[in-house]
Amino acid sequence: MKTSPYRPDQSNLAYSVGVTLDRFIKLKQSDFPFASGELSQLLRDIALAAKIVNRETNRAGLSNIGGAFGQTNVQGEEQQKLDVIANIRFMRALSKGGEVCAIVSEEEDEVIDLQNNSGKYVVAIDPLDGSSNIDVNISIGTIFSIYRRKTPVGSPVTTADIMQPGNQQVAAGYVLYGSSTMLVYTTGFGTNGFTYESSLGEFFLSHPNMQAPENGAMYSINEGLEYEWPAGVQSYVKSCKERKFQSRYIGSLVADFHRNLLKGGIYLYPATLKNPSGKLRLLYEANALAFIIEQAGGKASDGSRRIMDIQPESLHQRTPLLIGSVELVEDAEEMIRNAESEITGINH
Ligand SMILES: O=P(O)(O)OC[C@H]1O[C@](O)(COP(=O)(O)O)[C@@H](O)[C@@H]1O
Ligand SMILES: [Mg+2]
Ligand SMILES: [Mg+2]
Repeated sequence: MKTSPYRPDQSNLAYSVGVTLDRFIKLKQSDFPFASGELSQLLRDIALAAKIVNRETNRAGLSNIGGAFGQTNVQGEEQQKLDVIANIRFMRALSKGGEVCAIVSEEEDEVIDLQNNSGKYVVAIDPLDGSSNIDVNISIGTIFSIYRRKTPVGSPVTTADIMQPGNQQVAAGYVLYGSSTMLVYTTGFGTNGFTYESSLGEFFLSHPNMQAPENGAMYSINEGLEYEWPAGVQSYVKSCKERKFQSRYIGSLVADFHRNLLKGGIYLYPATLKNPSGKLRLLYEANALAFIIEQAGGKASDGSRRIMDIQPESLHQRTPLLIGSVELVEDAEEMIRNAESEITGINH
């Protein structure tokens, strides 16, 4: 019996391009034998909030959306109006859904305890990534990490629920608000990308089972801080130039990460004099992207340690970040190690 060209291969239906996010989430639920649908619903809630924030970012040029909000956040950074709008939108979606018991947000000083003891999940979120690019119409994003709480459902939320290392994530993702809007996420069974079709209000699978090229010839780093970098990073970037690598830096972590995920490359934000522990935040920037890149065959470290094995100690703690193609990250780690042993005279 001839199979109809219109009936995609049932065994791999989830991965056929054009599947909606909703359908993909449903089909992939079978990856979790004891799934009860709460994580699926949480992913849908995040996708809904992303659609609303997407609409707001498209209007960022209009006066009432663009520009500074006139307050600073706990990191001492001036908040942009869109930082605050995105934070409110995601907070609402996460608290309304009912699956979440606590939220950690870049824009909130403390943990938001939703007093929802039936909530199984903890979410750490960077509602708007790349804030310095909002008003100049360059790609920006949202980054999120999802953990299952450690304490029993029904009991009050504790530090143990919040301060979990990245290797405890059950899901992580980002939204890229760029020339097209994409949602890329993992639940530990590979990394998949969905493109938003705004006229239909749907995310469609466009990048099934994403694989980061093992190698590449592209590096992303803020060269303006060159004189503040550790010696190992200076020698690594010098070697990239000697090997005629392309330098690409957008200044929005999500956008730089996404390009390197697709094309092969490495993004580095090392320790600097201004930020001796690096600039990027472990809980709601580095951990999520580390989970995604590892599920796509890439690597993420702080120069020596696997990002996802770092035990968090504070909510907004920062970390140096090297992330991207596995061979490039290992290359950089080796040069950093060698430079350090030259300085200390101790061989690692
Ligand atoms: O301007 P710099 O020092 O290069 O830093 C740029 C980095 O800072 C960030 O903007 C920090 O993220 P937020 O915009 O969410 O605060 C990253 O997106 C970006 O990669
Ligand atoms: Mg950010
Ligand atoms: Mg941000």
